[in-house]
Amino acid sequence: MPIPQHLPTPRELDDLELLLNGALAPRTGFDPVGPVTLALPDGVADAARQAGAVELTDAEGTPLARVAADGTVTALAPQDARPFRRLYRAPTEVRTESSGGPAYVVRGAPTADDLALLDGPATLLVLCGHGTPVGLSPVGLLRVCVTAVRDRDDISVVAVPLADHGDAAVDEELAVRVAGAYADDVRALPGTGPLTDEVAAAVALDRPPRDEQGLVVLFTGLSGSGKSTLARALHDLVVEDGRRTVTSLDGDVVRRHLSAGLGFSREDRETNIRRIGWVAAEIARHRGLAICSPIAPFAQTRADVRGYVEDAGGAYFCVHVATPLEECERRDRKGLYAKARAGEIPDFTGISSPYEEPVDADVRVDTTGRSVEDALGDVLDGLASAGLLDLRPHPEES
Ligand SMILES: Nc1ncnc2c1ncn2[C@@H]1O[C@H](COP(=O)(O)OS(=O)(=O)O)[C@@H](OP(=O)(O)O)[C@H]1O
Ligand SMILES: Nc1ncnc2c1ncn2[C@@H]1O[C@H](COP(=O)(O)OP(=O)(O)O)[C@@H](O)[C@H]1O
Repeated sequence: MPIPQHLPTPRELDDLELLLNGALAPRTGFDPVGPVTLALPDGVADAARQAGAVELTDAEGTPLARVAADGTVTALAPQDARPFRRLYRAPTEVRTESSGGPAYVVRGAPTADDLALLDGPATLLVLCGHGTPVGLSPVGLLRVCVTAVRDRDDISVVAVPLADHGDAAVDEELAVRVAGAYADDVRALPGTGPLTDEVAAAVALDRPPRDEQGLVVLFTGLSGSGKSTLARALHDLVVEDGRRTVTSLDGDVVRRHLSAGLGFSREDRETNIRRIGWVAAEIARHRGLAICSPIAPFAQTRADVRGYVEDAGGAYFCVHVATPLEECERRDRKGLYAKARAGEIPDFTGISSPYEEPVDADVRVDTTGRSVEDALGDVLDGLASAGLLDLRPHPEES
């Protein structure tokens, strides 16, 4: 029975690294119940039970570790391709090489007061796991810390990939345990006062102003609700405005190219939306603007898209085009509802396949009885008040 392979989540990959480098000692493996857990999809879990182990890989498929049935991990290869790799050192290494002095736990940009406190040899234990840094990306926090102590030979920066496990108390307890593996004298920085100019510039590099951030606008709603019409109108306004580049990822169009061959089963729809989300997130990474207009009927898949975009440093803006089914069916532009009612199209959203209404939409717009300009106005107002994009007409133009 071959050992199955699995790509863990970013949080699990961070936990794996800490398990392997000894920072979570005496833990040597994943726990069956929180916080350091490993969730395997059903198929992989079955195969792992039969084979007695599972191999965890990185995104490129390189096996990183083998996990035995009891959760114990054995290293196969280091996670070595990443920015600031040199800063990711094991606790034993840090203890051996330490030039003395306390270790300070860092979760956010060090202030001028923090830096003034470092008056002798010291180590910055930078908690840069997935979701942990405050107001910065993991790599952004490392860049900020390296910048902050650039002229200080007596300060060493250590990257500690402790991820956010979604419970502040649990994460605090883990942070204490993990920091204690690296040093005996662990302290907190006060975090008070302003940033130095140099640190502020490094923060700005990682966190551009909202209106310069990458942006993904996702229009979601039933077929015929008005997603494509509104998305197209928004697209055209962005092009007319000229300040930003824009890519349109329309549901029908994506299905002819990126998702050609996929159907409308739950699984295929999830694949379709994740592909759209992945491409949109890459666009956002480069501070571009992506306008997506698939039905995107499932809450979890939309949440995944939000995650991809935010991990790429972009802003996610969800527009629920909440035109009721009756109105969509009355419009029936493509004659699909009639066919779905006649049983000629299976799994049709709203008829024979579910649509999970978003509870996290930034704008909800029912287009019934409204002009496109009017409905689009709601979207423009929402984008502008979120500070993301102001395309509202100037008073003299309206
Ligand atoms: N079974 C079924 N259910 C829903 N829609 C169907 C189906 N079969 C074909 N179509 C046409 O495909 C368009 C929806 O594709 P999407 O990629 O947006 O759907 S999904 O997000 O993957 O659920 C949708 O386009 P829009 O009307 O623009 O939404 C339909 O024209
Ligand atoms: N206020 C409105 N906003 C968007 N579409 C509208 C509006 N009023 C009427 N419509 C019509 O509804 C239909 C929506 O179709 P479409 O944009 O292709 O929807 P979807 O992409 O959600 O399937 C179009 O024929 C459009 O002209």
